[in-house]
Amino acid sequence: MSQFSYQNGVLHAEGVSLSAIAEQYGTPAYVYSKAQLLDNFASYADACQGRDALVCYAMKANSNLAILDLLARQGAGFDIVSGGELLRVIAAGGDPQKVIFSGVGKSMEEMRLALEHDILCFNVESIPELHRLNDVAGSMGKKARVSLRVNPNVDAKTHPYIATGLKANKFGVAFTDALATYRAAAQLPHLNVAGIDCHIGSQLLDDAPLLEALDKLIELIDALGAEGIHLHHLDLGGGIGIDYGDEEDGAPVPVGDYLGRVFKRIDAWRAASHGGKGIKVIFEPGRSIVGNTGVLLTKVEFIKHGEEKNFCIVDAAMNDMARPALYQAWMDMQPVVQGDAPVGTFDVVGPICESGDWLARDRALAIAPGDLLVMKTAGAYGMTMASNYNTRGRAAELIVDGAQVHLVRQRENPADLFALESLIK
Ligand SMILES: Cc1ncc(COP(=O)(O)O)c(C=O)c1O
Ligand SMILES: N[C@@H](CCCC[NH3+])C(=O)O
Repeated sequence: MSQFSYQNGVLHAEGVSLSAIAEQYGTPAYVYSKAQLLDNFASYADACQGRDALVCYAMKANSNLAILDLLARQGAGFDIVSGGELLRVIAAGGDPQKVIFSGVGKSMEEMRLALEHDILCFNVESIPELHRLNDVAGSMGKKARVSLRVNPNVDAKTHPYIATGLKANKFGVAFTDALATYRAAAQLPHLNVAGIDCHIGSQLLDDAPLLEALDKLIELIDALGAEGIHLHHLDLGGGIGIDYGDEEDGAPVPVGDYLGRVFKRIDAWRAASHGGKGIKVIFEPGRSIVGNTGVLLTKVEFIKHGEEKNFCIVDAAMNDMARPALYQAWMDMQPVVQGDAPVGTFDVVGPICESGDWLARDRALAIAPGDLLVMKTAGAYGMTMASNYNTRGRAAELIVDGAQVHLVRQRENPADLFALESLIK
């Protein structure tokens, strides 16, 4: 059940009306529901009950410290992609020993930082990266735990910009090179070969490609075992999609069903061949943990009737939410106060000087200047991809918990945006 619902005609986050939030904190603002976040995490945690499994939340989806803290308290680990994200985990009280480090371009400084904090594992994506990590670990007198991100060449059937498991993508080690790369890694003195991972793409509605990737990883784990290379974990990445309300997309697979099928396959593998004995299973979900946890609250500034189109100009823009501009993503827009019949069909656009600055197109809406709108299902890849384009301060972030509202990130002030700049003397 969604924690965002109309009560007496006004959209609420849990027990608080979004009109009241806009009045007190202004717009644009990201508003998250704590109960929704905990529910989403529980759907993973419950399916992992009694299993040797770890859910490493992919914090690139939403890295607000308060969100990380809430998840850490539920036992989450974290999938990070930069040294900055590791510092966020630490600042939020997360456990670095439950952190896995993904990404194709880790710097030496980032490797050092992660080794100092003794993270669980580096998801290595290339041979040069293996050598760099071996050197850095050696210079610190340490051994780095590594997992190879294998590119299983599986079609995730998602938007080309968010598919990551095909031969043409920059990610991972080619499936056909994986064994040789493992052999090379096993020879490096400052590495400890610990796992295998893949991440084939994001916003997958069907889990069939993920299960196909799992089969390919199992095949590799068996081949490695036959050579005496035994792994500690198998990491299937993230990727489970969510319902954005776009009817053309259809419904995503429920998390519990997907995890159930993963564990069933792993059990069958163990029963048949004793393969993967004692192997831990790791997931790296991002969107499915935070996507439906948040909305972007915005105010209508003007209605403009153009020659071909009507525009609803709002105070949020592509700098606040880049998904439509970047992926032509369909995001649901709803009025905060339920109105009568729509007054027209509008493109919802922001104040930025780009034709690509749109949030929604061709929507039938009942709106007038001064009204509030929300972009629904905006909790993932919203604030984390926000920018300061046009010297716009990023939106405030709030978490609603029952009847309470917590401001978890203040609205940026324009002076903050140029505070690090200086004039030439
Ligand atoms: C390596 C890695 N793991 C996990 C994720 C999280 O993916 P999602 O938000 O689709 O669950 C991503 C982003 O797609 C990723 O690049
Ligand atoms: N940022 C993307 C997904 C990419 C995930 C990162 N690997 C989105 O908004 O859908």
